[in-house]
Amino acid sequence: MATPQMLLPFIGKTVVDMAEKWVTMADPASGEVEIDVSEWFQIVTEDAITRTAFGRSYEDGKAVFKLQTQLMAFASEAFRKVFIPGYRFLPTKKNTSSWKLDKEIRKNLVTLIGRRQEATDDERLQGCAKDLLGLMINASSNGGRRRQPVSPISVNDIVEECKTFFFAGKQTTSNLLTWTTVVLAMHPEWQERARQEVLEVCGAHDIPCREQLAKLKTVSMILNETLRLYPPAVATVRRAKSNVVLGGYHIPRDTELLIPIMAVHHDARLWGPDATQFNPARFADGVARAAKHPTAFIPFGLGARMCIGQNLALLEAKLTVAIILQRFEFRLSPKYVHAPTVLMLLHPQYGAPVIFRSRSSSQTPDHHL
Ligand code: HEM
Repeated sequence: MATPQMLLPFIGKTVVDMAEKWVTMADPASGEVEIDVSEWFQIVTEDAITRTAFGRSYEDGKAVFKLQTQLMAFASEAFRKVFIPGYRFLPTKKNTSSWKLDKEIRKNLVTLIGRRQEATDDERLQGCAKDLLGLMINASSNGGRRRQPVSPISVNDIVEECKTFFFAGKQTTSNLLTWTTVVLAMHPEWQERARQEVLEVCGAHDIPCREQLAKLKTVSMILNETLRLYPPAVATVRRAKSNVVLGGYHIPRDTELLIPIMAVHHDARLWGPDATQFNPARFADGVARAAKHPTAFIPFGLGARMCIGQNLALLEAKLTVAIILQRFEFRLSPKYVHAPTVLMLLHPQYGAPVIFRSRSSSQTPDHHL
């Protein structure tokens, strides 16, 4: 399968292309450009998740995910409105458009799956499928051949999994990147510390490789502290499988429990009196020692249903942050208003305008010699 490491050069290229576009957009007099990073980072994360899910059918996958972006826009609009039971079944203009989009996504995916199913035997001869879609198609036809029969995945399941991956993988990671850029713009001392680390380990120009990314300890600490203060998923849910006593409370079987990730991350009893402050140094001795309880840090959930995209998300975020630090110095735009708000995920309510200055434009020619 295409592992996160294998995707690195592709993701790196997408980030470098984005950075180069920012440079061309800069004001020639000041050398600066204002970018709403919350919009731009979605290009990077959409590309990464499309490659993971569709790999060799990248172009077809891109078309499907474009439709899904439109569908998500409808969903987040509905999320902002007052919930009226049954409203989603009414044939309003927006609902009708959503249903149409959903149908089109399904149709495109079913066609793509059909085409890939025909090619699956060749793929098996060459090794195994190189992307998530290939793995699912294999699982849908391999089930009966195993000694322990498992129920094969249906085409419908594959369609739903593709949709889940897109939602779970795109916005979450772009939110992490957005908040990381915002906090680094707010804390120039940490921005500079991280940049020095990146320049020392990866140099000033090349796309960092996996081994180099593994050495970026300060960048990891910053990403963790950002995930602590601004966890993209503010909560997760569990259903009690049996009657249980939790923290002195009797929880009857089948009760749904909300795990308030954000509240746990901001709890001064766990994190100390500076719980609401940005202090990446608390992660200097690793995640398990950052708080008074080893599992107080849960941006990706915990247990059997923990996020399966954690490694991909962190690698993608590290790579993107490293490439940006190599190329730019940045600060918050005066237009930025700090207003984290929950719209399914934790967003900056008024966007995240950040002013970037290319480092090569601020260096004297001597630096290049
Ligand atoms: C910074 C980025 C991300 C964050 C903060 C995040 C967070 C989470 C959280 C909190 C959960 C629920 C875990 C639980 O209830 O214990 C989850 C589940 C999940 N995530 Fe992520 N995620 C991120 C990126 C990704 C990516 C890149 C992918 C896809 C490659 C992905 C795919 C999934 C899937 C499929 C699940 C459901 C797992 C299951 O139910 O077994 N996530 N994620």
